[in-house]
Amino acid sequence: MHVDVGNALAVEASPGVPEDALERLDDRVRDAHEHIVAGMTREEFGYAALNLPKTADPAAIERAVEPFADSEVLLNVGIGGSALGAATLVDALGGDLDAHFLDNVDPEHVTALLEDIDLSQTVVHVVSRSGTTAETLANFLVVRDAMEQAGVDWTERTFVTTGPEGNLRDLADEHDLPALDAPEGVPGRFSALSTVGLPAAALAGHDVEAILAGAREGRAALTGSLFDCPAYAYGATAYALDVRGAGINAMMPYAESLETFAEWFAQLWAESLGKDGLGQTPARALGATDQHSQLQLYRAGPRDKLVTLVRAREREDRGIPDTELEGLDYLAGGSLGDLLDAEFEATEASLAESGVPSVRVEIPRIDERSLGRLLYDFEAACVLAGELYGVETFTQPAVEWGKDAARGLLSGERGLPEKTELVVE
Ligand SMILES: O=P(O)(O)OC[C@H]1O[C@](O)(CO)[C@@H](O)[C@@H]1O
Repeated sequence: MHVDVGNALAVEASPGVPEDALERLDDRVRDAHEHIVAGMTREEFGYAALNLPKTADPAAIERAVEPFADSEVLLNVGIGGSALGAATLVDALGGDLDAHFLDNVDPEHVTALLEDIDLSQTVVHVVSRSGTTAETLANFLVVRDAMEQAGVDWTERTFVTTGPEGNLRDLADEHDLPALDAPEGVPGRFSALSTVGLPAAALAGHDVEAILAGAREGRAALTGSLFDCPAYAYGATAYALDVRGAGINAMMPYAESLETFAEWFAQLWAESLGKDGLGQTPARALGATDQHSQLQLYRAGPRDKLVTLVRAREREDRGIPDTELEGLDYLAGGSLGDLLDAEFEATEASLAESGVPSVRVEIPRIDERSLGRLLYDFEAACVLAGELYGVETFTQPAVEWGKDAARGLLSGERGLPEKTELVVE
């Protein structure tokens, strides 16, 4: 992927990063890179994610999905990193598979979905690294019941990806379900390029090996300097802007098929960096659509934002027909792609003209290799940013309080745990 930070420099933007500051920051990037490589070498928790291009086993994934290759529908039951990597790949790469990502417990949505799909033609992939996530297990129990009601043998149409212990592992063992192992030492939000995110892509007919080849390119590009490593350039610049006041990062891909990528980025960035009072808030946006929505705030609102503009350099195009409509001759004879590119560049210029920092990220096209590289590079950018912030990049303790309290509310046990008492109050 190509990263251009020119419009984030202090000569262009405020907040902006002075070039001499970027030079000094590169010394810290080099030290951080050494720490990252040491963590990767030791397969340390979290850093192991950056080894996935080497440790992921495409053949095992292909074998696991082969029995379900005739399925018309995929129901991926998982939440957070157990959904978003797979959804990003499938939404970006398309294909004939009717893929649904059940990653919430909205009863109306679940009921409508289960009534809409043919469960006899559906493969269910239940994904949970811990194997205990309430939303995932609740949804699985509902899906299993719906399959039984429909006279479908759920054990014939379900496979799981999970860790070594937990309810999901027990279920797989009890019913002899095909089970893939969640990658050891890899937090969910970093597991797109593994048995967590890749089965959905394989079921959709995409080339898992090509996705991993792109990720391997990203691994090879991890030099020790932000000046020749796109991932580090992005992670270091986003960090440098945050500490100078750009506390919000609007991820704005100019492709409908990358909208879910912005959602995946939001979890990766927020759950990894949001610690100890630090962290940059990801905002999900979409170009060109949000030029008619959030751009007003980005350009004329508080000077607290970085806008990350992402596009593919090549794409299929579609011509705009000639028109008799007055004043639209600037469109006639052109194409929707021309218009999208013009809007991308005009938005970038508009932000620069107003001094709002932006970073341009370009990938060659939206295919397996480019997606594998994009996901890997943003994971590496996030790991680097975590080193620069000095936070625990790979944990997410702040999400546990609410989980415990919710369980307490539901269990209704007397003498509710203190947290639940607080919720009840
Ligand atoms: O894969 P699991 O263990 O079900 O976790 C799902 C998601 O929940 C979290 O653990 C947060 O609660 C995320 O980090 C993770 O991606």
